[in-house]
Amino acid sequence: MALLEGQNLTKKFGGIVAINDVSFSVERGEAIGLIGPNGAGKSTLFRTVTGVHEPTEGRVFFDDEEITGKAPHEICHRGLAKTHQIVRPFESMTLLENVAVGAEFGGREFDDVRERAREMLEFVDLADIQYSDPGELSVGQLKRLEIARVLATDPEIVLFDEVAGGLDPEETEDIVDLIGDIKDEGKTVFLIDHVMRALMTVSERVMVLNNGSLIAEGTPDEIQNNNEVIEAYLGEHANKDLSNAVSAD
Ligand SMILES: Nc1ncnc2c1ncn2[C@@H]1O[C@H](COP(=O)(O)OP(=O)(O)OP(=O)(O)O)[C@@H](O)[C@H]1O
Repeated sequence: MALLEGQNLTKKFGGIVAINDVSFSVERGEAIGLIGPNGAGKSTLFRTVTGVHEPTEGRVFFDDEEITGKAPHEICHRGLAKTHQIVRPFESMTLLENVAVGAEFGGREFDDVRERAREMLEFVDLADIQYSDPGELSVGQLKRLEIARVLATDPEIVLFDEVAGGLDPEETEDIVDLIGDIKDEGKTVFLIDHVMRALMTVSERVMVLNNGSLIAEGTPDEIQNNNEVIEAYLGEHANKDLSNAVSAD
């Protein structure tokens, strides 16, 4: 059975149908990307899976158990964690303390939470500044701090919500490498990103949402040549086709 599965998920906000009868599955060890024009429902799908929103209809399964309607901390405790699009570290704490909070929050048992936090900072290449404050970090470093906080919870699957957003090309390349390392460690990776080059590099399979519905699924190559996907992006990018959008990022 899939590690993560959504069955016929619908989420409505009043009259807005943010996601509409979406079914998907993510296999253990897979790297899967989720794309779609602005407002397509990507973040809502992630929030529905991680317990921030309860679905209006449908069910979510993780590791053979139903998690529909469970609280976010309980879902995180089970091994499903998500990075935040906007990184908000605790400003009055050092990087080490911030990541230690992640380790505590995950609810897993560690002999030494600070040691666990230190290892995660090493993994994201921030160990040499572990006693700095988050206020001193660049955007790229902040994203890596967020990844360390999430990894400290010891997840089986990591959902990355626009982790490459706002990064320069060098920082983007570093994040792509880091996500590759996370996958090599045996984690399952599920990511949303508008930075197409990063997403297409990392993902083995890509799903496409448009107006709340899943319109395509396939390899990065198949998706970049899928007419329905190109049309969905034409609506957003006026004169650009998807491959231009890819190279523009
Ligand atoms: N909490 C909410 N309350 C009301 N409407 C919402 C809420 N969250 C999302 N929506 C609406 O649901 C739709 C899907 O939004 P969502 O943020 O999931 O799209 P997205 O694909 O992540 O977009 P983007 O790429 O711009 O982040 C939009 O119409 C949005 O305005």
